Amino acid sequence: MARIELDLAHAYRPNPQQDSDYALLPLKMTFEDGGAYALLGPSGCGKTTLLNITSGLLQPSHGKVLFDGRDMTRQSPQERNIAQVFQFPVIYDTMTVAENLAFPLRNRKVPEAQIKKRVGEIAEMLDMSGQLNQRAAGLAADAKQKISLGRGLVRPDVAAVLFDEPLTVIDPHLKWQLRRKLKQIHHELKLTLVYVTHDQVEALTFADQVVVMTRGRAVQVGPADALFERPQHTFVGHFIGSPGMNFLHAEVRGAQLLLAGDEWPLPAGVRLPEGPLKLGVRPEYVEVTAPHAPGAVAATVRQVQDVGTHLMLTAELQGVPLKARLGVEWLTLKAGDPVWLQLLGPHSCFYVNEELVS
Ligand SMILES: Nc1ncnc2c1ncn2[C@@H]1O[C@H](COP(=O)(O)OP(=O)(O)OP(=O)(O)O)[C@@H](O)[C@H]1O
Repeated sequence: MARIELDLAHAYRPNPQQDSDYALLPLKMTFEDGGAYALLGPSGCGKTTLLNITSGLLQPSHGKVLFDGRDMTRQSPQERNIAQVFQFPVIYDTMTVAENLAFPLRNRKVPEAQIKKRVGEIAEMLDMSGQLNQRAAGLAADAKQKISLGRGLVRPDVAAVLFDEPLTVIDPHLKWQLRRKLKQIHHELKLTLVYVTHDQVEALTFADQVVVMTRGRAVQVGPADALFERPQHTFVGHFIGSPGMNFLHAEVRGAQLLLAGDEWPLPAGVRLPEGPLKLGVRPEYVEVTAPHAPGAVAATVRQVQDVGTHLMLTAELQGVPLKARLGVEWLTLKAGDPVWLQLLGPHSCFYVNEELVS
């Protein structure tokens, strides 16, 4: 296992001049030894570029990659001792499941008794013990991908295992099981794992630390609760959550907050710079209150969706749509009704230039 430090930027084109010339803007990041990380973000944000730089498939145009303090920037994946799992199965069809799983160990001349033991453990973790002697050729796509996962995890001495959207070919039901399984395997094997995905549920279930990326920038690295409670950037608020955070324009004047045509004293303990900013509030923390309650704003109901366990209210406040997750007792609300919403509270987040300031 290794502690991997990245201090780099990457442009695919020569002589980058402006931010948009970079696939990765300057970033400093550490994958701690034994940690489980997810690189999460929309298509084109730089996840695969970052993963390939970590593995050694790609060399950064600027900066360094250190493994346990040693400069590995110019080393290949083999020299870095990295295992990789890709989107599609990389296995030998003519071999059995056991032979496929054993392959990375045989390559490294691990003694047969140890190989047998490790292959048995990995097969058990992946629920493949009953298929060990079957030929890979006859297996379904998701079973083949499980073998690929197993081959990635089988060597205990790798610096890290890197996954690039490994559950793409897996059917949705099994996907859920495999995500939990990978998390469990991580706890048992304590390998350093880095996992690329554009699916927030996948990232949040699998990883201890999620790196949220947009347009070549890593805008926040943190555990699921921090990404939910204190998004450091409006992109994180918007991207994490279903639906994402609500944002409203507001302004600070002295100790007052101007919001939706009203003025409120700033919440206790909150210090904000004078001038325009954005208030961020999760739908989970918006409450319906009595008319004219302190801090409440008047909005109009646009839609109430019954989603079984709760209601999803879409309201409109001065032309801006607002989402609120409400209890089923609010099913009486109808499109066009006036509604008073409490937006300010301990969960309020404030943003200047898209960055969290309080
Ligand atoms: N070999 C390449 N040459 C030039 N530009 C590239 C190359 N590979 C990626 N890019 C560009 O770099 C940016 C980041 O791409 P990257 O593949 O790292 O993003 P991603 O987040 O992994 O996206 P996806 O989820 O679609 O794979 C994109 O603008 C992409 O077009």
